[in-house]
Amino acid sequence: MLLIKGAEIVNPAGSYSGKGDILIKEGKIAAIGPELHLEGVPVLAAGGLLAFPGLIDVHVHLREPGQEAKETIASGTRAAARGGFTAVATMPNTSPPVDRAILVEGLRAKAEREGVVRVYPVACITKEQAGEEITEMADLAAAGAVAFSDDGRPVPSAAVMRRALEYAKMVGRPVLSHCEEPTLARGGVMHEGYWSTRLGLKGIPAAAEEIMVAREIMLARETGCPVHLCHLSTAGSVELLRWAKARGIPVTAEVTPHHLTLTAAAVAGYDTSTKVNPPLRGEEDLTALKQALAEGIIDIIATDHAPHTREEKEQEYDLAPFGLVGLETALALCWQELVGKGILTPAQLVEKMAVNPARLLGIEGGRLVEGAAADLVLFDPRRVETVTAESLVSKGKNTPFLGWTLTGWPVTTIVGGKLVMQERKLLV
Ligand SMILES: NC(=O)N[C@@H](CC(=O)O)C(=O)O
Ligand SMILES: [Zn+2]
Ligand SMILES: [Zn+2]
Repeated sequence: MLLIKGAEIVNPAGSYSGKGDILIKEGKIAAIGPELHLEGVPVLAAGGLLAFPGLIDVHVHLREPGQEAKETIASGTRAAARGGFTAVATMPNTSPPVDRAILVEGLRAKAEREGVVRVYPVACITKEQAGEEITEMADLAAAGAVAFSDDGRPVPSAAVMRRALEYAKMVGRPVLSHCEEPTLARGGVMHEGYWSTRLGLKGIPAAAEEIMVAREIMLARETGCPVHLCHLSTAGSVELLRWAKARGIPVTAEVTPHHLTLTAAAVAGYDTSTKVNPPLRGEEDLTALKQALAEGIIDIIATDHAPHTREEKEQEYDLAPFGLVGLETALALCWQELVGKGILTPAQLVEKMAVNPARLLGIEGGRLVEGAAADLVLFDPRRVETVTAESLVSKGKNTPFLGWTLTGWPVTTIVGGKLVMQERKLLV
């Protein structure tokens, strides 16, 4: 038993919000309300802290199986816990890719043993992510896949994607689409625009994303299958999404903290941790993405946590792999840059990072209510910390936010009633 006392509870989809207490018993929330009086129960004093339902990241690369030098279930879920996440969905672009039921089962078993937070596997849309043959979606869903994605690459053929959506709809799982038109993106390493010209790097135009966003919207409309658009990065994508939602087409979308806070100008020092897919875009894109979040056109903030080894990232900009780590900085960044700047309210931030993610994946969580699993995070809005490579527990140190001093950090993470992080320190 544990009684969390005096927190400001931010719980837009739950039963109680406001200053109050939360009683945890046998891994579940036993009571939540303005003031709970109990004798002999250990108390966690949370005055001055905010309590959120545990954050859920719908887009994480844990790199197992096969790429354990980049990250493991153990290291990646520890990073998640330290970032205030109590659940993550893990992408299937591993080696081998998660395209068979046995691999989903293996992942779940390993996560059960070694994971610090809940792990929900996403399985491939196509076998070996080759874009040709659709996976055995019914078997994968039965084994526990919560969604399908070929993330890391697009599904180039519209005909294959259309059939995939028909099957996914039958098995009742969403498809998470990495929107990238391959012939336009080929060879590009950053956003196509002023900075790519100035730095002499090959660009990836905004249209590479937008063409595929438009395609997925049309296919969602035709098949009725829910399509979720990963890591949106351009103002044009936002316009298309706005158009689709106005028509009731079943599409949702996510944006990453880095696409909300950095532009292509960050590439100027050739720091390869700024090399990410989709690339960091322009100022107008950031403005449109933030506006869309505030309006509810973009539903979710997801990290796209993509760890790589130091050796892989310490190459010429052209050769380094795409991706950056985000689990440990996402909440602090979003708090400072979105809530702190009046773009989102704390309740809206919780919607984007917990409520809507649970809804998308059809999983428990995202709300603090009696009887629900006790997955929650305590957040200190006044805590100031500087991001350093040494402070990160992820194996990946590839983040462009090294050296940033941020205000507002998660201080305690509880998964199923168990304290996994306290005072910024992992307990497991
Ligand atoms: N985002 C990235 O730049 N990289 C991701 C793949 C992806 O999310 O498309 C990775 O797996 O490294
Ligand atoms: Zn992707
Ligand atoms: Zn990804």
